[in-house]
Amino acid sequence: MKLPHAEPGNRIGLFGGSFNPPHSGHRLVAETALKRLGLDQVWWLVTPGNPLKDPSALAPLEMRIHRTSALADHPRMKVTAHECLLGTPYTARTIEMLQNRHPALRFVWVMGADNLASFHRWQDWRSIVARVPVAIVNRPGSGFATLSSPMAQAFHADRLAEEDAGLLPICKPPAWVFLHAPLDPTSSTRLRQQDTPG
Ligand SMILES: Nc1ncnc2c1ncn2[C@@H]1O[C@H](COP(=O)(O)OP(=O)(O)OP(=O)(O)O)[C@@H](O)[C@H]1O
Ligand SMILES: O=C(O)c1ccc[n+]([C@@H]2O[C@H](COP(=O)([O-])O)[C@@H](O)[C@H]2O)c1
Repeated sequence: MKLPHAEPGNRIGLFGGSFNPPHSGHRLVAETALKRLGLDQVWWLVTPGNPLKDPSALAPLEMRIHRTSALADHPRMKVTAHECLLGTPYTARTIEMLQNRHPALRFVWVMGADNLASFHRWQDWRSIVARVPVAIVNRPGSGFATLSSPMAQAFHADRLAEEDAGLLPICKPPAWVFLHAPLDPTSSTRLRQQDTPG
């Protein structure tokens, strides 16, 4: 593990999501990353549309940003429309552009464990792991199986022990960690179903 010098104040977690709608599980992931990785900030990236999801049930971006801002009301969390402004729904492109714009910042990609299972279907997924450290937070129903996923297997040697999570933001990629936090069963799908009359 190569550990370059870390500037204080420059460790940023990037937490992308549909947030359709946002819920307590999202807040738990953001708080877990903030604390356990020793981040200075978490930027929530409200996607214009997950490229792998059916867009028909997606609420307008403005509404999702508004609701997410209420949930993420915290001095070290920022809710952004960066991907819409940058003109891409692809995480690899977003990270590349943010790194070009903010060369002094150290970004970490943050996601829930269900996304680890399908990560190898994302555009240029290996380049994401090559560019930024990745933190994965557990989720009910996404346990040990995700650790046999193509991403976990391909980068098996680059996984940090959970007790070293605080070092992740200053690790040279590839590097990733799997964080165990209290499990929250909430999902946007279930909340949308509860909202649907009949
Ligand atoms: N309950 C949860 N526990 C841990 N991680 C979660 C939880 N809910 C969502 N996440 C993570 O938060 C990010 C954004 O998730 P997303 O907005 O897709 O919510 P979702 O509940 O999975 O939505 P949907 O049910 O519509 O697929 C993803 O990285 C996802 O893995
Ligand atoms: O880049 C991709 O190909 C890609 C494919 C699937 C999901 N993502 C991103 O993963 C994040 C989580 O998406 P979601 O819908 O599970 O909340 C969000 O930022 C998406 O844009 C990105």
